Amino acid sequence: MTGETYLSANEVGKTYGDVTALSDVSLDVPADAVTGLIGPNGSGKTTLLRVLLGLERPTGGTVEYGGPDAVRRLGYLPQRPTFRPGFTVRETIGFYADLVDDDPDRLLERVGLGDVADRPVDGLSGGMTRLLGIAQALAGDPPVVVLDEPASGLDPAMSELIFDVVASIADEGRAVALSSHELALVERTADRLAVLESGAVVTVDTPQALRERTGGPLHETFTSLLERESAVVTATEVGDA
Ligand SMILES: Nc1ncnc2c1ncn2[C@@H]1O[C@H](COP(=O)(O)OP(=O)(O)OP(=O)(O)O)[C@@H](O)[C@H]1O
Repeated sequence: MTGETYLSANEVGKTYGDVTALSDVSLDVPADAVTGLIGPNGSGKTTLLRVLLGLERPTGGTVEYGGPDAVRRLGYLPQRPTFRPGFTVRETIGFYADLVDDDPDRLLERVGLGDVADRPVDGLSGGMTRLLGIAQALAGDPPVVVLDEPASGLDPAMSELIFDVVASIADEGRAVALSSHELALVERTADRLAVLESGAVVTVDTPQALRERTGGPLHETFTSLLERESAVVTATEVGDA
């Protein structure tokens, strides 16, 4: 980690009508590191990532880019990447590569999809679609890459592969921010973890420091957070019935 901050949220708030999605959130996203956002469903992870990307305007506070000049500053893998059917993998990535004068084959090789370049995108597995989404996020070599739940819905081996690719993206010097419920993989991959609850950042620290503070594997601590959240949902559903 070089410690240089490429992107920062400063006292950011975001409301949707009377729903407070984010409240007074400050977070740095440093270069050469993976910053992981974890927290229960609805705690504000996606909203924070979208505010950091400039896709959502915060209702308070600011977001600052402090990275190097680049054709494309920010790359983004959305939670459910979708590609227009009827095109091959190479044609699809070619579309995005052309926008920023990049080489489609370099992008496909980077994520290990070189061998399926001629397949139709609608025939890809969920994991391959995610890898294609990462290739798209890397087009133009952005200094910051943001990934929203990059491994959700994937089998354990594919999840591990995706997280290995994510780690290698940061090792190339980029600032990477991601959200995930794959706690064991996040714990292994992230250099820093921000824990969100009810739209606020509860704590930011290295996985090791959090482990020392909580006295056990992170996933046990955070699973109890997640379990509490699903208990609330279940109680609401029962109450509504
Ligand atoms: N466009 C929107 N309109 C209204 N409320 C929204 C909108 N987007 C998000 N919210 C609300 O903001 C809160 C935070 O949502 P967000 O999707 O950021 O959480 P999350 O931590 O990413 O959840 P998950 O883990 O389920 O993906 C939730 O209460 C959600 O219902």
